[in-house]
Amino acid sequence: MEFHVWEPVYERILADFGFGRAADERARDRLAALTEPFDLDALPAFEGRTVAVAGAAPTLAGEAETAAAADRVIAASSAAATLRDAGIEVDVAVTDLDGVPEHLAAASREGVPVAVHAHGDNVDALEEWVPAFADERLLPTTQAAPTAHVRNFGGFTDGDRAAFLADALGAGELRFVGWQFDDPDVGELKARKLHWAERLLYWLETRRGERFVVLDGRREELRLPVEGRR
Ligand SMILES: Nc1ncnc2c1ncn2[C@@H]1O[C@H](COP(=O)(O)OP(=O)(O)OP(=O)(O)O)[C@@H](O)[C@H]1O
Ligand SMILES: Nc1nc2c(c(=O)[nH]1)N=C(CO)CN2
Ligand SMILES: [Mg+2]
Repeated sequence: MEFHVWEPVYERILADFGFGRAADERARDRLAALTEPFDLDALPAFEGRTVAVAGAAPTLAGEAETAAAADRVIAASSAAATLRDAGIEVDVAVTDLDGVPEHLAAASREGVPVAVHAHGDNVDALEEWVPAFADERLLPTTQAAPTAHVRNFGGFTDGDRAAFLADALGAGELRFVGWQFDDPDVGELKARKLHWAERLLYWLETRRGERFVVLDGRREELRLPVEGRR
């Protein structure tokens, strides 16, 4: 996604959480310094493929079969471990390194490409964990303006960023597994992040002209300033 399209939404997110843009930019620049350019052609082909986008909700283990039936699987953070435990191969993982970084670092060394995201609150995790990943399988991302080899495909939480990445790679149908927007067991901050994930998926389905089943019954409440509209 071009940054000028993402930027108004990004500004809304920053304002909602009180996050600073300069801190995101510093994190992005640190990630650039810690990593090598990633060749997108090294990813498995997503063009036209049915892609399972796996979130880390507790419901994921029960939906693993749906993921297995997709052509490609893209997993948010700990969803990668859950799927691997269920015997399902993950094609790409997406993380901000807060959940199970050791698992994802090991997965990258074993061949799984991992999109590692820099933001103002994970610089320590970047410093600690980036060196444990295989250089050639680490795809660096930012939510701020892309610079150097750090990319911005759009999206905020690990799960919706996974969906935006699949979209950028030309995915056909997206199928969501392991998503539970009304999870009663998440804390207040996480619930607010999940609400943004939901709004961002609504925006993505609108842009794609697709209906995500996971949003059925929820669209009425989802409003987002899209491309400059408020
Ligand atoms: N009920 C749920 N609980 C947790 N994650 C969910 C749920 N439903 C969907 N998801 C998606 O799965 C992803 C799981 O990743 P993770 O738990 O690391 O969250 P995150 O986005 O990194 O947020 P944070 O790290 O701040 O908690 C979330 O980003 C979210 O997009
Ligand atoms: N600055 C900042 N950015 C984020 C954060 C966060 O906690 N702080 N959490 C995210 C979802 O994991 C994504 N982006
Ligand atoms: Mg995370």
